[in-house]
Amino acid sequence: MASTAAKAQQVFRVRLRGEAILNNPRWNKGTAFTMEERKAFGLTGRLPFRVNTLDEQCQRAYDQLQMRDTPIRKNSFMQSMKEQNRVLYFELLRRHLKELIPIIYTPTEGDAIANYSHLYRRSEGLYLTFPNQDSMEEDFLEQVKGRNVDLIVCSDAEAILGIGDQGVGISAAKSALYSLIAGIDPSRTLAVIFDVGTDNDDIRNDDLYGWPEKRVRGKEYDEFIDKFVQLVRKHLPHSLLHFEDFGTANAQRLLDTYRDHHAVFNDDIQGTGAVTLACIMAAIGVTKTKLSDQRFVVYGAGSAGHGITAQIRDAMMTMDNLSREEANKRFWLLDRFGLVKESLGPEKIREGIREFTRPDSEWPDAKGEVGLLDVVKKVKPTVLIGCSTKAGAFTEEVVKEMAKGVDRPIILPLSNPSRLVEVDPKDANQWTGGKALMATGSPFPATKNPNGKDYIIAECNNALIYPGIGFGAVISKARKITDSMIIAATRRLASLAPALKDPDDALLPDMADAPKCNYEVAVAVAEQAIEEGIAGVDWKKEEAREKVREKQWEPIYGTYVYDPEGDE
Ligand SMILES: NC(=O)C1=CN([C@@H]2O[C@H](COP(=O)(O)OP(=O)(O)OC[C@H]3O[C@@H](n4cnc5c(N)ncnc54)[C@H](O)[C@@H]3O)[C@@H](O)[C@H]2O)C=CC1
Ligand SMILES: CC(=O)C(=O)O
Ligand SMILES: [Mg+2]
Repeated sequence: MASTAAKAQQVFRVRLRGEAILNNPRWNKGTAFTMEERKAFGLTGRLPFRVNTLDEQCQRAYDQLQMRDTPIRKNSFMQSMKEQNRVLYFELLRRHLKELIPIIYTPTEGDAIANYSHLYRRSEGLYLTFPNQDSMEEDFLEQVKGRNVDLIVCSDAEAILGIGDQGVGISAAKSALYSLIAGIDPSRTLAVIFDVGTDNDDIRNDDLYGWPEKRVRGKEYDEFIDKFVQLVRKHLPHSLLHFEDFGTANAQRLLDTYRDHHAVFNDDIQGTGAVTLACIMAAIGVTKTKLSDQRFVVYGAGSAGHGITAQIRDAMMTMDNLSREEANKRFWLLDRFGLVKESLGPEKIREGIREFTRPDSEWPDAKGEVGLLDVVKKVKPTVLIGCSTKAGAFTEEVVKEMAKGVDRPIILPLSNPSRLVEVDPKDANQWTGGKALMATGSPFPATKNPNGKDYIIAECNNALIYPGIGFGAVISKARKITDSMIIAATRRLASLAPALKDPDDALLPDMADAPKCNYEVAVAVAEQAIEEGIAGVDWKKEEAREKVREKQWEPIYGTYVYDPEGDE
């Protein structure tokens, strides 16, 4: 088994020399190149004399990071480090995980993406622009030929981290989390940016912005994406293709189109559905109720809202033996037009969520749209979930009304970034006299319960589960990602919830424990893939634990030997 110590003994044969190796983030060690390596790679005249350990480099980099006084400056600093020295970047993150995830991911990454064209320094990943599609295969092969790529993260940036259409962004950040949290080798990943225009006028009219056209839609859009997916299927048939932050109109459709033909995964739908179900399983462990006892009000019926609803509904069917129709009746979805009910008509209810439409007969007094407060009054939900990007939508009146109808209201305001949260958990805690069981999408500080104890706000973010789902699929060479693999992941994560040991504790494990949780998730997913017979490996389910550990990439330098025929 490849332990960390064994990985540190690895010898790499490298053919880059001098400036070329210093400028290559995969191979650059900076001042950590040993004297022997400096001689062999032509570096003695390029580096200060003292050879540093990775530990010393991390300390220096951390001190430099602290000189940056705002999250966005810290984000830029981290981005530069990623472009210079990959091992140092990931090791620094690993050491300060909880502090730095919000810098390289939500909420700060959202601001960085909104300023993409202004913060841009260096090429990263594969950039595919709509008008250049004739050279798509050539551009694709330029980056993947001769490489073993296990994971591709792609995005068209229409629904970025709660801040909507940003034209380009996110794939590289999501991909970095796979390496940081699950241990996918970053040199076996590819971040893909689809630049298919933007309907964000500010961005499109910015002189520094990429392809300044309105978003391509309809047949042309589908053909562009299909051209790409077919290239993946042809050249990287065993890879996992992760879709991130696509607009509501495309996300589910693309997932449905490709899920039986390749290992594809939509994080906003499936990852968010899985982590939220795990959170709810922990919460009902505290309230000692069943999933099918709950009444769910889901506010914001886009990719996340739909994914969460479908995931919980499926779980009710398998765990509590409900029929699909019976399970669907436990949900009240609200979107821009209020409650999703019959009289809204098909043009206001997207196809995917139609099966959750409430009958008008249930609302005999409603004149027009039915708002959240009215729904809460009538339905008396036990669970209220927010994925609307509507800051403050869970008002004091709504939260207090909910608390009247249930002893321990489960309130999950999941919208990112922090400023768009449907309710600040501190307020919800106060309005419910400390009774609410809560989790949010971005990190929030603990709040004080009336008994003086801290209540830790769990971070119900798909980063607690998607890296493990993806790694489990990659490690088992799964041909597709099935619903049962996602349920296996959910159950494993839920089993690790602190609230199951102490009902006053957090509903989900701390982000600092994300690597441990995702390790467990990856094992569960690989085991399930093998059990279902869709894995492409010859080892047994019982070996999954060891195999996942063995294949995990760790930020360690290893020893380099100069070889003109070597790796790079
Ligand atoms: N915690 C987590 O892991 C995740 C959180 N999210 C967050 O959830 C939010 C939604 O994300 P997606 O579903 O991907 O976006 P989306 O754009 O697909 O969905 C948003 C939905 O909210 C609806 N909406 C907008 N304003 C509304 C209002 N005033 N009242 C009711 N509904 C309204 C929209 O019509 C749309 O259907 C974002 O803030 C995102 O960052 C998304 C994925 C994961
Ligand atoms: C976390 C995430 O995937 C989102 O906010 O879109
Ligand atoms: Mg997302």
